[in-house]
Amino acid sequence: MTLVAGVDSSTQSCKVVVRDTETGALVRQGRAAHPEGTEVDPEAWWTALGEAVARAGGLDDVAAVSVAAQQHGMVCLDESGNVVRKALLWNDTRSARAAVDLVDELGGPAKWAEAVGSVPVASFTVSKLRWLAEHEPDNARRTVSVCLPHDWLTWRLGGASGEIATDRGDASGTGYWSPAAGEYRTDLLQAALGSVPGLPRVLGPRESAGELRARPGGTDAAAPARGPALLAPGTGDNMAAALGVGARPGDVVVSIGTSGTAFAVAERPNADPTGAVAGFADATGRFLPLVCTLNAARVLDAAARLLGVDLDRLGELALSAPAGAGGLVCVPYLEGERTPNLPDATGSLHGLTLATSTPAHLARAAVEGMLCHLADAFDALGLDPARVLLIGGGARSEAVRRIAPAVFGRPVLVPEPGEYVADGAARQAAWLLAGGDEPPAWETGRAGRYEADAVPEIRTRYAEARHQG
Ligand SMILES: Nc1ncnc2c1ncn2[C@@H]1O[C@H](COP(=O)(O)OP(=O)(O)O)[C@@H](O)[C@H]1O
Ligand SMILES: O=C(CO)[C@@H](O)[C@H](O)COP(=O)(O)O
Repeated sequence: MTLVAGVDSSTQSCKVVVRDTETGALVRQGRAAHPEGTEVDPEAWWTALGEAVARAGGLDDVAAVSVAAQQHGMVCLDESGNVVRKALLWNDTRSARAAVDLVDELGGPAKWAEAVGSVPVASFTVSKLRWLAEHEPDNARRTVSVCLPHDWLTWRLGGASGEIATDRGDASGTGYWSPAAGEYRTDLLQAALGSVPGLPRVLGPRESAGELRARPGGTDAAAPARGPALLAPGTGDNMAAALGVGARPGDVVVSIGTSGTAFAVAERPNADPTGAVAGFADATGRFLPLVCTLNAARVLDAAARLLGVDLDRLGELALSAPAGAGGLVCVPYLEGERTPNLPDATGSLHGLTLATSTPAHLARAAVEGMLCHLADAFDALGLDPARVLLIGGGARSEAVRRIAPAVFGRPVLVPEPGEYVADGAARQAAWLLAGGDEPPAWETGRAGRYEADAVPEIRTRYAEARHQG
């Protein structure tokens, strides 16, 4: 049996799956937590990867490894290859002003959409680099190369020597690589940072990033008898999720992780001048229009904490309250927001009365508010998909699964709980070994279908509350 490993180095944790190349069957897996916060020393990702790999039984018997990771994070390296400062993550909003300035300087959002398929907000790497130039000029001067979390981890796995590589999917989240042209826009990088540092080479969907030379968190890998494992190009976590869940044109995937995302596989690049839809590339040579929110599964974590219950109990409470929570509405902008672009927003509760001041109503309002927010993201894509697939940690909640179709006004499919980002990375690694025009056809497991009568008042009341601020 030939094995491959897929990694998901996401915001809250690192997950590793080891799968059989032929069938895709799960052989073993492991995970480890990441530190809290919106700026993180990349070394912490390396340590967590080491722990997750150890829990997944190591990498000595795998033939290829692929790393998928949270998108956009700014990793700046000095001339010795050391990180210049902690990485600023996708959900760090300090670069919001820098994004506004960049948009103005180029002549407005439509110019950015035309140039790179997306309009920068605080999340994009290009905005973070402008922030760095303005607020930490010494660090900006010491920066000789810039890369993303998955690029950096793959480079470390390759022994931290030689060139850094990325892929189309992750490059498309920088704000200085054009998915339509397949080229860096170094003019935009120059305008943001005041210089053009070294950039990762952009690999094709099944082009190798080198060989596994280092064991994360520990000593150099002992070369197995048959030679070192290959490193796949890796990609951003949403692109890997699309691969892992087997998304095809005609599907919309809604992911409820730290971020909320709604995305679709497309044959052509897109350029939304409103900035709501980011025009990303995917991991197969296609495109991945995507809407991202800053607030998703952690809205449930926050509600559970407020109520002093665990997530299972939160779900039970939510299901025990009436649809619409008796008029109690939660607008869940707990970390500011990205779509809509309100980086300084805070969350709010509307419609509190004596009758709605119960744990059940509050739990229901949190679930419904999070789902309304995701339904707005789904609508922004402007698609009428044949299938809506719900994935991510939040989709493990029975309450979320059962309330989602009432809010979305259509049935949703929930694939078996799993690590779809890490699975997608593993599938990319298997593709690297197998060759061919398309990734290997792995069974993706059965999906549960959830249906409910639409309750349009939930979204009507949410829209009213959202506009009240
Ligand atoms: N049974 C559950 N019910 C509700 N939420 C859950 C459950 N299990 C996990 N989660 C949520 O999943 C989130 C993590 O999702 P995940 O997709 O792993 O995030 P990320 O990949 O961004 O790190 C946590 O914030 C947690 O609230
Ligand atoms: O910024 C985006 C997409 O543009 C986020 O989706 C990040 O890629 C983080 O993902 P998770 O850790 O929530 O999976």
